[in-house]
Amino acid sequence: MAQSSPLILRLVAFSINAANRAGKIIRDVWSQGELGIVDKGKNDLQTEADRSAQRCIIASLLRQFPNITIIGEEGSSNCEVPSDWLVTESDPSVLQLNCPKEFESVTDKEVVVWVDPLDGTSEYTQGLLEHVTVLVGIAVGSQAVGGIIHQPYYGYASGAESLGRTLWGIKGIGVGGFTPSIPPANQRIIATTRSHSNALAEQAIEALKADKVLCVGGAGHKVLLLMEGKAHAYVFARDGCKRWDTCAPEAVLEAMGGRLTDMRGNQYAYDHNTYHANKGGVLATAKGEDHDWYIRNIPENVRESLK
Ligand SMILES: O=P(O)(O)O[C@H]1[C@H](O)[C@@H](O)[C@H](OP(=O)(O)O)[C@@H](O)[C@H]1O
Ligand SMILES: [Mg+2]
Ligand SMILES: [Mg+2]
Ligand SMILES: [Mg+2]
Repeated sequence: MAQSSPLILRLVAFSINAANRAGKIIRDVWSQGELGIVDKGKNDLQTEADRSAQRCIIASLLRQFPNITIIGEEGSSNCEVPSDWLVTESDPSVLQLNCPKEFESVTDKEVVVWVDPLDGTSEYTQGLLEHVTVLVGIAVGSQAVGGIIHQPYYGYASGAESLGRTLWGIKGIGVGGFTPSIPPANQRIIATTRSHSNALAEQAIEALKADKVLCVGGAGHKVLLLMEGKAHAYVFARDGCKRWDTCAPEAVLEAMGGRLTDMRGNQYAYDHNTYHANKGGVLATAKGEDHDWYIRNIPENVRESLK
């Protein structure tokens, strides 16, 4: 790895390859058919793919960056992994980028990497494979700065021979791995949960008078719909989402001009002392300038209940 590149670029470049490797593990577990499903709580599944993908990403990252803080959804994991899970190379194109001045001298101690090794676990167990993503978010201080969103099953629906793609973004630089699209003008398409709704979450969706509501799985997948111009906003007016669900999507979305906050418009903090639960819900918009409209139109009782 080019040690001369700033840390933030080295982390993103390396995490792109680590997320790709984790995606292959997710496909392998699925095709072997032994999912090893455990329910961690209520409607909160974990599979062998979640566990193995996390071990791959964390063991690989720790070999290269032993002094950073890493927080993974599946808790502390055994870092003894098969040698072919250990990623050693980085994406060379990201290492060549010009780093924004403010991130040039970021040190290990300021960095927290938030890992969601498999986002959309419930959908994975149901065979809704295109809802699955691998999320690696890189925070500096309390700010989400870099993000990697890997889709292990990109191309599955169209029968592509080779599956998967990896999107990334860095604030102040931009995005890569895909071409951003703007959602259609004069329409309001909202993405929301398909499996974790409640009365307040429904009230928020109703108040926004959408032309279309897309009920889909995965926090990463919902933000992807905004990035691809398929939805204008992602609205989830309840608790349940966690920092590892939003760190990477927030960084990529904001690097292309969108916004991700709680339902009151406050940004989540991603430093190592922060809470893990996104208790204020999730509001993400493809065009950041639309964000305030959504906040104003969310009923006050909903906003008040999500403090
Ligand atoms: O990584 P997992 O546990 O699959 O992440 C969850 C999110 O925490 C949860 O918010 C999402 O809920 P909805 O799809 O109901 O919005 C869930 O899909 C998973 O992404
Ligand atoms: Mg989970
Ligand atoms: Mg998740
Ligand atoms: Mg997960």
